[in-house]
Amino acid sequence: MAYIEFTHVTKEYTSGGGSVHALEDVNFSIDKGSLTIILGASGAGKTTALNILGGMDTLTSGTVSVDGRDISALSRKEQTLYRRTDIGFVFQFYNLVSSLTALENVELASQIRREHFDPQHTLEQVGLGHRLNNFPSQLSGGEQQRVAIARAIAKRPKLLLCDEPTGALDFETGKQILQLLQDICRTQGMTVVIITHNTAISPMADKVIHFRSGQVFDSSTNEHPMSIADIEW
Ligand SMILES: Nc1ncnc2c1ncn2[C@@H]1O[C@H](COP(=O)(O)OP(=O)(O)OP(=O)(O)O)[C@@H](O)[C@H]1O
Repeated sequence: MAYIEFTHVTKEYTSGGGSVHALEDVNFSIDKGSLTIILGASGAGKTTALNILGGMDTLTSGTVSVDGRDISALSRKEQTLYRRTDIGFVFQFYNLVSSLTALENVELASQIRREHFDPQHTLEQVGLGHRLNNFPSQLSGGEQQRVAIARAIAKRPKLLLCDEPTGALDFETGKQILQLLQDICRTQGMTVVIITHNTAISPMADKVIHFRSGQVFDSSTNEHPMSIADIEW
């Protein structure tokens, strides 16, 4: 059994008297310690799949298993615990607490788990050892995203889920963030999933899953993933 398995997953939203099939019979698997890129046009179902994987949303039918555990069958309380301990999220717009310093933002998240990484060391790892006491407003977009990544990984999650992590960044800064995510995957053996619109970065992934209209349209693996530094777009 793969580390992550989506099996016949369907998600239907009902609102305003109508219904939308955000996901329809979605099947895919992801290996432990791999980097996966999820591609697809707007509305294809990428965020819905990531939110289900992260315990932020429920599914209508099918099963989702992570590390041998059926997360689609969790109670609300178990789902909250799963989200807190097993999942690190990185969003497009960082979502840092503006009144806390970089270090305090990471400390806040790391307190969730006893077996967390040292917050200061984690910030040093993402290249921000010299900005520990700065507030988010004193940091560039790329630096804020580094804090957000440090915050997400400091609690040692099983999965690092990233929804358009470079969407608000310029080309060079975006490349540095992608390099950081690839390094985290390789050096810490963390399972990383990245949603993006940018098909050009596909060669950096171990696996590429392409969504279209709520379904997996294509799924492929790279035998030799490229370093982000060698990819041009
Ligand atoms: N809470 C909701 N209620 C109703 N419909 C929803 C809800 N969330 C998502 N949808 C619909 O489900 C479909 C898939 O949305 P989703 O956000 O997963 O797409 P996406 O591929 O992530 O798009 P984008 O790249 O624009 O973020 C869309 O048609 C969307 O309108």
